[in-house]
Amino acid sequence: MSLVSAQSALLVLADGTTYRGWSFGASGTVIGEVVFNTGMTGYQEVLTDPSYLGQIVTFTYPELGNTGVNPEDEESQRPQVRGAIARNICARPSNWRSTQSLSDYLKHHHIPGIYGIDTRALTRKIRTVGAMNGAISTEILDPAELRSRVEQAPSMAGLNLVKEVTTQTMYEWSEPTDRVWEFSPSLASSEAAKPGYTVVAIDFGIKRNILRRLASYGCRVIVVPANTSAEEILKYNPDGIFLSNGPGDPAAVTEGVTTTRELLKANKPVFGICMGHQILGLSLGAETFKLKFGHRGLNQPAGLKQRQVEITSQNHGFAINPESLSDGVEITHLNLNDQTVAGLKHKSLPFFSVQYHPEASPGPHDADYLFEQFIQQMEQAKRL
Ligand SMILES: N[C@@H](CCC(=O)O)C(=O)O
Repeated sequence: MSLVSAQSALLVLADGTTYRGWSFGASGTVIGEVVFNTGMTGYQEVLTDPSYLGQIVTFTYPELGNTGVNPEDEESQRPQVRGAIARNICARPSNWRSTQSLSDYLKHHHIPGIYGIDTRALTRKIRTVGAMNGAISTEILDPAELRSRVEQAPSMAGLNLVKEVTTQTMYEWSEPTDRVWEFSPSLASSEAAKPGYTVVAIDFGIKRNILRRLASYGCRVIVVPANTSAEEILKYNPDGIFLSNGPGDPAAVTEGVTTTRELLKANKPVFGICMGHQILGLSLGAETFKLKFGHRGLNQPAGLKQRQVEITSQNHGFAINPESLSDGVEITHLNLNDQTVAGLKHKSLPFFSVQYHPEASPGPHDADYLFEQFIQQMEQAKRL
C-alpha cells in the first residue's frame, strides 16, 4: 500500500479561481464539471455511479478513504468520475471489508484526485457562482495555462454521455440485496412471495443497487442497451419497464426519449429514476433545465401531499420545468429545499418517476417503498 503523496497538484475553475493542494490517486490532468456532494458516507458508491461521468466531485465530508474500497460496493464496473477533490485523505484504511486504499484504487483506474483543498470555500464558490468546468493537474502547475485548457472543454448542458456508459449487450440480473444487508421488514422477515415479474430496464448508466432492489422484490430484470428499439423491448413481453439513471443532459438523449414515447403507447407500468424520471417527463412533453449547482447528497427532503417527508439520496444537475408539464401529469414530490420537481405520475396511466434515488447506495432507505409501488402497478396491470 502506498501512502498518499506530497506531490503538488493544482485545481483551477473556469472563472480562474485557483486552489493548490497535493495529489492522490493518479497523476495527470483532467477537465470536467466541478460539483459537490455533501454525503457523509458512501464515497465508493459515488465514485462508481455512472451518473457522475464527466464530473470532478468535491466531497464536503472532511476526510475520505477511512474505510478503503472493496469489491462489493461498486455501483458499476469502475470509478466513473473524472476526478476527486478532498479536504483530507486517510492513508491507512481500516475496515474489515477493505481490500485497497482509496488512493491506490484511483491510481489503478487512472483517476486523479487533489487533497488539502478548502472544500468549504470551494463549495460556497460553486453555490454562489454555479457549477462550472474546472481542471485538476499534477503536470500543469501554472494556473493561466490550466485555465486555458478548461476554457476549451464543452459545457455539461447539451452533452449526451449515455453511449459511454450503457451496456453494449443485453443481460439478465438476478442478484438481490445480500440478506445480511436487507433492511425492508417485509423482505428480511420472510421468504416473501416472489411475484416473478419481468422488467426490462433501459440502461442509461444504471446503478447496481437499482438492479438489486428490483431483484429483491422478485423481478426478473432484463437490462438492455439505451439504443434498443421499443419494438425489441416489447418482444420480451415485459410486465413493466424501468428507465434508469444516467450521466449528462437528459434533453440530449433524444433516442431514449423517442423510444420511451413509443413504449408509453403500450400502457405498461413505467418507473423512472433520476435521468429515467427526466426522460419520462420529456416523453410526456415536458422540458428540462440545468440547475445552478444541482443536488448531490444524502439528506435532501422530498414531499408534497404525503404526511411524511422522505429524506432522499440525490445526484442530479438537471430538473423538469413544472410549467412545461401537461394536464395529464401530476407532480407527486417536490424537493423541499428549493421546490423543484422531485416526482411525477401520469394521472390515468401507470407511469411514475422520481428525481431522487430510492435505491440509496449510499443514502437513507425512506423511498424504498417506490419499488413496491412499481410491483403493485404490475400486479394491477396483470389483473386488467
Ligand atoms: N444526468 C442527470 C441525471 C442524473 C442521474 O440520473 O443520476 C442530471 O444530472 O440531472
